[in-house]
Amino acid sequence: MVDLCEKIVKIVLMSIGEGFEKLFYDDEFSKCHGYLRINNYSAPDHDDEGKLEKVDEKEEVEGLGMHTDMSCITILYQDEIGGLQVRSKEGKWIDIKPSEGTLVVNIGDMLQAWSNDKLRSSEHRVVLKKQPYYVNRFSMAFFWCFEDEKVIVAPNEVVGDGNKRLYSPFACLDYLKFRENNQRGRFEKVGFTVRDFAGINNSHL
Ligand SMILES: O=C(O)CCC(=O)C(=O)O
Ligand SMILES: [Fe+2]
Repeated sequence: MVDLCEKIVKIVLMSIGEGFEKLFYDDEFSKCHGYLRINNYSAPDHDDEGKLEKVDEKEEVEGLGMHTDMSCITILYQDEIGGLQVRSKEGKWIDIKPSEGTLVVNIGDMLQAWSNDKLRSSEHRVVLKKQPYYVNRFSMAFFWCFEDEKVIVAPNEVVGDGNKRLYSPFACLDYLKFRENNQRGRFEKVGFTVRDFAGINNSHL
């Protein structure tokens, strides 16, 4: 996983500037660390015997509310039940269908801030469709993050001549605390992204 994250971060850096992976990887990303979270979603609205109370398979229940990940990147595995959705720039929800042998990669908030919004932290959620039988949904997310004490400052080369630096330098831990304090339940509330933390409005995204 660590090797995979390193490779993906380097490719992402290449995508925002020629030679950026050579210029920035060692200095900025070599102290990144990862952690794995296993998510277990119970099936919506089944009775004690596991039967669906009212069968309406079209009905959807939010399993995990819209949020952004606090990582640089996240590598995600979802099982065959599906339900992951990503929000487009226009605000449309797009199904990310499970496909055997594939993983999903999300850009997270830390890389959004570091790249001065050249990279966009994906807004995503999980919706569970009611099934006629009881079945749990599993997913595994590996979050690849800057070290807590790192102060994120978008480098001049990344910001580019004539562009404004959008984020004042901030320590990762301060952002993590900001999100923790605002979490009700888990990620149920959207709006608590790195742009809110920095006091930037979202109109241009
Ligand atoms: O369960 C999923 O597919 C998504 C999980 C997720 O977004 C997260 O753990 O941050
Ligand atoms: Fe997530």
